[in-house]
Amino acid sequence: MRLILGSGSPRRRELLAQIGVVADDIRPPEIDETPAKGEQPRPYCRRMAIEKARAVEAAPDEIVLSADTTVALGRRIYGKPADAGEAASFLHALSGRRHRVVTAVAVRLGDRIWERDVVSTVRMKMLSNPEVNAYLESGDWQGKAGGYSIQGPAGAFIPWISGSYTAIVGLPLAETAGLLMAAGYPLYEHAA
Ligand SMILES: Cc1cn([C@H]2C[C@H](O)[C@@H](COP(=O)(O)OP(=O)(O)OP(=O)(O)O)O2)c(=O)[nH]c1=O
Repeated sequence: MRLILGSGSPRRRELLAQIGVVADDIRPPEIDETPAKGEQPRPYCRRMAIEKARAVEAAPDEIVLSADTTVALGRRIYGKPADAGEAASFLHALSGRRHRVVTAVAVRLGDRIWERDVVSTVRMKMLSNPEVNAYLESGDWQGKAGGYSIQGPAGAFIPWISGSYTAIVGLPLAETAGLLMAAGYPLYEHAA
């Protein structure tokens, strides 16, 4: 049984490697990530993960794994910032507050889809202008939901989380392992 990683995110590839899973192929999905009018963060994130899994071409016996990570401040959805200016405005909005990070995972085999989503809470300390500017200069914000990554230099801005660290980075490993096994992927069978 072949596994297709329907994600171009290097974080997701590394997180899978952490549980010994190496995809047979990587096929990054191309979808429109614009939220619908009035769409709430969690349903939006779920919809994105499922649309990504469906957008990836795969044979009937290939398992596709896709995911989406969305930062939510109240009802507001913060995706990947378009430029440094947008990253700066996200960071100023998140500064000194708690926000949620939603990660949804979708596993597809043919027409069948298994989905799980995980909501974590992240507290970001009050950020000074020098902190924001140094972080923007690092370039680490690029391609990251909410304009930061906990596993990068912005880890120094996060004194507290509640939830799943691996979900915040981009792929909740406990839920992902469960989904892969549900779809028939032989995750631990070699050890049986
Ligand atoms: C909040 C946060 C997000 N991120 C990253 C994970 C995701 O790669 C990215 C959110 O964008 P996504 O749209 O979820 O994923 P992607 O565009 O990187 O990859 P693909 O759609 O091909 O799977 O933000 C971190 O790496 N660390 C963090 O702390």
